[in-house]
Amino acid sequence: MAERLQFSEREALDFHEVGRPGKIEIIASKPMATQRDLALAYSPGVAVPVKAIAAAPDMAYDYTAKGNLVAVISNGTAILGLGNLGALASKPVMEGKAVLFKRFADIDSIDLELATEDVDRIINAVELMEPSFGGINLEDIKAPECFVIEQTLREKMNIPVFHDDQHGTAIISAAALINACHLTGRNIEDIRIVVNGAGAASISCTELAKALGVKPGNITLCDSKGVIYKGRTVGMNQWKSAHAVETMARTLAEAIEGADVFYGLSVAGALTQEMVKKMAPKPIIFAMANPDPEISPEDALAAAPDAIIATGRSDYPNQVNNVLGFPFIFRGALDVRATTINEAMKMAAARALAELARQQVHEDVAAAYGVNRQFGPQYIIPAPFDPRLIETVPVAVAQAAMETGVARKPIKDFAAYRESLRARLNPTDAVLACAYEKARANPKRVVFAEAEEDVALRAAIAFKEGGYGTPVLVGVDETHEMLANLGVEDPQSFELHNSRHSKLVPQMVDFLYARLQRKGYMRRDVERMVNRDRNIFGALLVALGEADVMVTGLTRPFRQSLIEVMRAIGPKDGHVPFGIHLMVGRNHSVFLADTTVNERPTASELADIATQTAAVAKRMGHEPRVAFLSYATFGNPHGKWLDHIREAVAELDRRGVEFEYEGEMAPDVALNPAMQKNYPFSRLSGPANVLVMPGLQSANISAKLLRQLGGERMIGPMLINMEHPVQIASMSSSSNELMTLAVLAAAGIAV
Ligand SMILES: NC(=O)C1=CN([C@@H]2O[C@H](COP(=O)(O)OP(=O)(O)OC[C@H]3O[C@@H](n4cnc5c(N)ncnc54)[C@H](OP(=O)(O)O)[C@@H]3O)[C@@H](O)[C@H]2O)C=CC1
Ligand SMILES: CC(=O)C(=O)O
Ligand SMILES: [Mg+2]
Repeated sequence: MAERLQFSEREALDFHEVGRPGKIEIIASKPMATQRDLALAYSPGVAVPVKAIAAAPDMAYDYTAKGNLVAVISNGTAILGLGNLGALASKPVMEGKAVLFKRFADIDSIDLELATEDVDRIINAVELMEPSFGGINLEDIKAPECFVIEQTLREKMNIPVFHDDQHGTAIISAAALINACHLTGRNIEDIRIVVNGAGAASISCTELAKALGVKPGNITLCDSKGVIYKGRTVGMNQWKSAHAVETMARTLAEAIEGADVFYGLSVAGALTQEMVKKMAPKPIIFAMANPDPEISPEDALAAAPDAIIATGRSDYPNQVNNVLGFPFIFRGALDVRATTINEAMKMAAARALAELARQQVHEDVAAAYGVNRQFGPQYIIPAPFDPRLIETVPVAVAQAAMETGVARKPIKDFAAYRESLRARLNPTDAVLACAYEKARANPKRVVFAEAEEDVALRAAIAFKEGGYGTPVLVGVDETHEMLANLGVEDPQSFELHNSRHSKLVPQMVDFLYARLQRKGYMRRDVERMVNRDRNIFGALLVALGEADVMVTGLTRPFRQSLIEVMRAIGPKDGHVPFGIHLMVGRNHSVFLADTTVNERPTASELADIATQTAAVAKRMGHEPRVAFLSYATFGNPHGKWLDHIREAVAELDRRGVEFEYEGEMAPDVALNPAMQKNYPFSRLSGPANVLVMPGLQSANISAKLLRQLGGERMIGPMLINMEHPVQIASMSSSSNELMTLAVLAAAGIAV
């Protein structure tokens, strides 16, 4: 099991506070720059869609954001497993749900916290919002009130109303149950389940399990008062009564005896190891309480090593969490303008999820996204970052909506729909997320060469706490004290190297002298370098196998750091080192190279840069389309600077590479499909995503201009083709940027 993801409370607060407080903002999707824009967007232009919608209400889906807008609504009465902490305190969770809608399914969403526990007032408030939204996601409203609220709203409203804690959880747990039964050779009809909790999530999970085929008499529910048995009168309601069973068991400890499955939808720590030991062989344990499960996987597996265990958390295998459902279920429902999310749609989502986990992961997808887990006890359910979710679950949901007659706008061409779903997400984000997972699964030793810099120390702390690997600090005697000042409780646990005291110095000097003695350096020059230069010292740690990766760059200009590093670590055999800046846009990414190293690359170097950048793009989930950029397009205007570019294209022709490439061309031709139509002979099948620049001047200027002006996210520069992974960040990097480079190198993506 990978090391657990850890962070301090301070980090969690900083995450929410730094920059713009909170996690969401609203941005305009239309230009708002000129008087004319304003006249169209607002008065008088806005009157035109107003009248159109008044005449034909469905036009609201065409002229407003309604069709892609979901309200996340809570009153904070059951915030995760934290209980009733009120509407205001629920806002971080609801903002979180809103950003998950965006992140995973490109659905715009806004959180609305209602400060009341009065069922009728909530119903009235939500009902009145129907014009604004394409769907309503109710969240963390406690049972039994949530049942009345959701049922009434479903009857009153003509858009999908979905209580996530009920149905989202039910769908995901059903998918996981199907697969866990499959793996343990159980028939769903025969299993016995104990559900701890009898609230929103539990009742709905129980109902869906029964719909899957579990016999009603084989499911026992427990709540805070114990087993829900026929005839019980204390703490009951009609939803609990509907699932009451004939049994002599009165406590969870009694009910769990011999059970095949445990569903925990209650509170942290409710399931003990003794109880696990009493379950059937190969028990299935879904401890779904958040943020802390009913039992930790470590404890559960210690009690029953053959158990299949899932939790609601992302830092253990098998995350059974409704995040896997609500974004994709709403995506499908919105896309067919469904009036509701019905049982068939929920079942379709559950089956699609279960099936996806059983599918062989394609080699390319596995390499790009790190989803190389094979169906088995540690992988019974897809991970939320699996890029196939967006093209699988919404399709199943939309199809079910159409088959059951609740789709107001049926999909005509499912192949085109799948394609449009794929295009909603930028694969880079999924790859980045998976790079972090990969790094955690195979933790590396990473040198942070500037460990007297706050930014480097913060990056190293986050790297360690995230479980991405072991930071190896090159610093000064005060470094441990600086870590303590940054809130680290056990600074001595950080490995610190200081050349003044390091036993490795003689070995380093020998190694470096052997490299440099015929390059004009005497032994005493080398001794000085090792003793005084943290980049050389850090690079030597990697060169001598004391660490796997190095990051630096905060304190010296790129070129200087590169020269220092390259004294100890050379380029990969037969290759030139070079730099890539990655621009991550909303739905696309563009790789720019060489932005840092080679001033006037030769034709063969350009060909190499193109090939290696295409490989990085592929590792990051993109089918590379390489454009060799110039001021000219296919010989127009002609000029003497074009020859080496043309020769690079010819070189790739000779090499017979397997990616698309073309050139020379201007950036507008490379990126704009309309311009590309003027060159029907071009071998690019669409806009380029790898831009190979003709020289360092244009490359570096473009990258830095884009970084300063672009508004897009920039990653890099990434240093490629070094003998050992080294990353030289830009001097203005944040700790997060430095850590991203460390992770990309550690995960074998930026190498
Ligand atoms: N992994 C996931 O995707 C999801 C997980 N959950 C988790 O499920 C839990 C419940 O959420 P939700 O259903 O929305 O909340 P509710 O408030 O609707 O229900 C909570 C239920 O837990 C029961 N309970 C409380 N303490 C205990 C205990 N010690 N032993 C047994 N039962 C107990 C309550 O009993 P009583 O009725 O007697 O008060 C109640 O039935 C939370 O931890 C939440 O994080 C929820 C949704 C999704
Ligand atoms: C995941 C979730 O919705 C909950 O724990 O309440
Ligand atoms: Mg919830």
